[in-house]
Amino acid sequence: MHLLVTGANGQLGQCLADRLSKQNIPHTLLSRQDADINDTVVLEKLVADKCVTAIINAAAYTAVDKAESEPELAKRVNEGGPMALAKLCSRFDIPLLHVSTDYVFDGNKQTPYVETDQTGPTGVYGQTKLNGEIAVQRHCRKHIILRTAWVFSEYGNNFLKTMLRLAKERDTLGVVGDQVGCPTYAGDIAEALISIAQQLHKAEQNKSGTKAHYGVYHYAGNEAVSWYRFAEAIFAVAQRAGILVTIPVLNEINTAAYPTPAKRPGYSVLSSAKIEADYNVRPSNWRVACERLSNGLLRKG
Ligand SMILES: NC(=O)C1=CN([C@@H]2O[C@H](COP(=O)(O)OP(=O)(O)OC[C@H]3O[C@@H](n4cnc5c(N)ncnc54)[C@H](OP(=O)(O)O)[C@@H]3O)[C@@H](O)[C@H]2O)C=CC1
Ligand SMILES: Cc1cn([C@H]2C[C@H](O)[C@@H](COP(=O)(O)OP(=O)(O)O[C@H]3O[C@@H](C)C(=O)[C@@H](O)[C@H]3O)O2)c(=O)[nH]c1=O
Repeated sequence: MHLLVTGANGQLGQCLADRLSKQNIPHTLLSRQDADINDTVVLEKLVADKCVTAIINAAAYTAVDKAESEPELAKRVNEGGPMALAKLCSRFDIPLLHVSTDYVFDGNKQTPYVETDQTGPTGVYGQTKLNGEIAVQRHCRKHIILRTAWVFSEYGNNFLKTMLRLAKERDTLGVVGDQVGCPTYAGDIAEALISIAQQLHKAEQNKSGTKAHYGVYHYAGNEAVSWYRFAEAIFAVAQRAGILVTIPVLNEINTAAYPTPAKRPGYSVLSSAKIEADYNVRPSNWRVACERLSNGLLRKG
């Protein structure tokens, strides 16, 4: 097995890199500086030279609000990139594990979204991610599209790190309470992807008892909360761990009181039941991950 990971400098990419190294799984990491995911010549040579057995695409344009004013760039990365990778994987007959988002949904449901639910993005980011999914489905039969949500980690930019930074700068914070979703630790997503890649590899080699299931999967946190409740949990854990001495007064506000260029879904809770059934992968326990980060990796930062 040899995995090619794109988006290696992103938060998911770095969590993948940590775990692949730790588990001694042969892999090649590709950051934007190494190659653009649209650069098929470079990618094709790499896949051939390294005998890559699957690609994990963790590269994306993830600036939700900025995407509203940069739709062409978002489209190039989130649609063009996955399409190029899907065609490449198809040519080499290897699986593509592509990561997508809860923002492909409109948020009008009131029970957890399953994989067959109607999509309906509310902004440019979600629309380009949905178009990326469609391109992957169209051009590569051996695909896993893993939709995840509200990703946080010790790396990069994410809501947890924003809250910890703002807590040091402000006495009062307003956070929206009418958008509900499932926080997901990037390290858990990385482990889920690696496990799926391993199971697919075994199935490809016809090892008994392992079946290759391709298609769309949801993978997210085990407990749904609003951003407000997520912030509350982050502050509580950070204070217990001694990262924050004082915490700001946290006010629950509604979406109208926090205007943003992109409209976000009001409810984007994902059901992780299908991935658990097909791949025996448990949803992310985000509270435990917050605790571990606060007591370990975030102390360094
Ligand atoms: N963050 C979140 O809350 C969520 C993320 N997701 C999805 O999870 C996946 C991983 O997200 P996350 O790790 O948070 O994202 P990040 O923004 O942290 O990382 C994305 C990486 O992609 C790289 N990249 C951007 N454009 C290109 C390009 N044209 N060619 C090659 N690399 C490129 C970026 O490079 P550079 O570092 O140089 O900018 C960056 O390192 C994405 O598919 C995202 O849509 C889904 C749900 C929630
Ligand atoms: C910083 C801040 C944000 N908010 C709100 C704005 C928004 O509605 C919500 C989340 O804000 P952020 O901009 O950090 O998160 P956002 O960029 O919307 O996060 C999304 O990223 C993409 C990549 C995804 O795929 C999604 O799953 C999701 O994780 O919190 C407040 O209410 N108060 C604040 O002080």
